[in-house]
Amino acid sequence: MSTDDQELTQYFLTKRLMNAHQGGKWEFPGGKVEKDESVAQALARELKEEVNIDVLTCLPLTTIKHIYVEKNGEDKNVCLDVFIVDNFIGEPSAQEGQEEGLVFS
Ligand SMILES: Nc1nc2c([nH]c(=O)n2[C@H]2C[C@H](O)[C@@H](COP(=O)(O)OP(=O)(O)OP(=O)(O)O)O2)c(=O)[nH]1
Repeated sequence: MSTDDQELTQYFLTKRLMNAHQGGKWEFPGGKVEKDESVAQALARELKEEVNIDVLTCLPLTTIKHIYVEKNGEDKNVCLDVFIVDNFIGEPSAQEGQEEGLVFS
């Protein structure tokens, strides 16, 4: 999620909870697409749940496929659909006890 502030763009990140997959790492807020849900619906639902904003518009940025090798030796395949949320209602704030931070570029 990003907001343009004069010349700077701010990116809102949260730290994954320690008990989650890849716990303790910084992430862009989001989560898994549920059954019978589009990617855009999942994005809006997760951003409401995790950082309490209402998505108005978003733009697809890229798709990343990655394989994590787990401690038990198994592979975990993830496919990340990355969106820029350029228009939203509310002030993002972490709702699930995650640490939060802004990155400027
Ligand atoms: N949200 C998010 N997930 C990421 C990023 N990078 C990355 O590798 N992932 C991985 C970690 C997880 O394996 C997966 C997202 O799943 P999640 O555990 O957040 O999904 P969820 O909130 O729906 O969780 P649950 O239903 O399993 O509790 O994508 C990122 O920047 N943001």
